[in-house]
Amino acid sequence: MASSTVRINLDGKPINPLTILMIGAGGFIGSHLCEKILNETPHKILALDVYNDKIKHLLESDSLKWAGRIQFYRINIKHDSRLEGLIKMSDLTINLAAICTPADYNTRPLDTIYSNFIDALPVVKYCSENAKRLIHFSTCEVYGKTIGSFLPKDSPLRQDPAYYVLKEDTSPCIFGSIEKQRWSYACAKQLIERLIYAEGAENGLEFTIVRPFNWIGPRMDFIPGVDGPSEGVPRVLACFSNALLRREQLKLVDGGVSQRTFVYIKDAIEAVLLMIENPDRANGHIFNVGNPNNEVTVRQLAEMMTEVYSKVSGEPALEQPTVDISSKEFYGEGYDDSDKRIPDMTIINKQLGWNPKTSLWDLLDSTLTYQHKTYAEAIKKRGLHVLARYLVTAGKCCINFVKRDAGAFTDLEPDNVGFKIC
Ligand SMILES: NC(=O)c1ccc[n+]([C@@H]2O[C@H](COP(=O)([O-])OP(=O)(O)OC[C@H]3O[C@@H](n4cnc5c(N)ncnc54)[C@H](O)[C@@H]3O)[C@@H](O)[C@H]2O)c1
Ligand SMILES: O=c1ccn([C@@H]2O[C@H](COP(=O)(O)OP(=O)(O)O[C@H]3OC[C@](O)(CO)[C@H]3O)[C@@H](O)[C@H]2O)c(=O)[nH]1
Repeated sequence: MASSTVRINLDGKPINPLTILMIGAGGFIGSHLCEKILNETPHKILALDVYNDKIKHLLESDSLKWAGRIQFYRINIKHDSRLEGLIKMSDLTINLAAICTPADYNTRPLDTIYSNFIDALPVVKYCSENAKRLIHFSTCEVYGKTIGSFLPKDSPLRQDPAYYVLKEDTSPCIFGSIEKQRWSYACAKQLIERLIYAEGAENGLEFTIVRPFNWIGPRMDFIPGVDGPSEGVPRVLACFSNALLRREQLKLVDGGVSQRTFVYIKDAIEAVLLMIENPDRANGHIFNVGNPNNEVTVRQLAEMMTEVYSKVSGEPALEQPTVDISSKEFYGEGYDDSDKRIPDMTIINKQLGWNPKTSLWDLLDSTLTYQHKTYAEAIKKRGLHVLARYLVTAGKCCINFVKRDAGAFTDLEPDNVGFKIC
């Protein structure tokens, strides 16, 4: 519940109610950020996105306690004249909009570059020209590969943090060759960071740049064939969740040797709220937001998710829960990878006093509980439905489709049909 008492920031200053334009509010991070702002602050949100499925629960009824503090605008910032007016109406713009799933970077490089650089240009321009504050979401991927990854495999220097800890104000950005179009995203994100930084240096734009280090949790991406395209390839959490839900093997790209640190979405949005409400401490800064204590290889992540899902679902794991697959087969030509992503936490600790709290096991427990509750039934029904169709077309048996409602047989969606084998 939004508090009615005057809230104060880290410097003891009163936090005045803000109007926040959130571009990309309908996404994974945006939906959690909207929830937190509406539940814990008096701020108003102008939620801008092409989709609103993940925030529908915040928009539905005027009876909601935050009614009137969130308005949704179905806008594509690629071409909408309303954008500048909305920026002018707001005290702060947060830009989350992006194509940010690696399966797109090497297969849709032009869309990826446009989305992460070209389409962000007017947002930066309007904020700068109208002296409006900007919080822009970049990515940990701007660091690319670690320096240590270029050392000989047996070099002891690979164990030296100087060769792998990623620090906002000193670490270089190291990408693969141009043919490795995976890096189209990271390079576009790097260039928009540089443009924002230059707008700050030359024109006084008040900006904060966020570099998320694999934030995960409920509502991340989609489950292919349920709430996303069957042929879609989401990020690893949803890929592995999909396999677990369907009792299929988890695919380990190039053996799952890459390493990642994962942070719980609920911890991460706490850091963003601190940035929103402490402009004197956040303006002009780039922040790593991650959890250096949650590092695993992708293989270890798969093993942990398998164990947690078995606990959550009550179903035994597969004999062989994982299978290796080449990146070429899984992602196609032009894929490349970050070897390791450990965030240096010095700057965010100093400026905002923020640290993540949730262990990887606990965040996977709450996330997979959500996934199982949300998707298991739907997937089971679709599975039976597909089986029924197969049996009927294969002439194996006749099946009486028992319609649950009076609709025509054309809408044989799993949710409204049961069947019995005669
Ligand atoms: N989730 C993470 O761990 C992570 C890690 C690194 C960087 N990021 C960055 O954080 C931001 C948000 O990521 P997310 O995980 O919430 O992704 P997401 O895909 O769930 O959300 C992005 C949202 O932006 C919207 N969008 C994209 N293009 C748009 C356009 N032209 N006009 C209007 N809306 C548009 C999409 O509809 C989507 O709802 C992105 O910029 C991403 O690069 C996220
Ligand atoms: O089925 C799968 C899917 C993926 N992998 C491997 O897991 C690693 C992580 O992949 P993913 O979560 O898709 O994305 P990345 O961490 O590589 O990059 C993202 O992080 C930040 C962001 O900017 C936005 O979220 C995005 O670029 C990776 O090694 C995959 O190959 C797998 O083995 N099996």
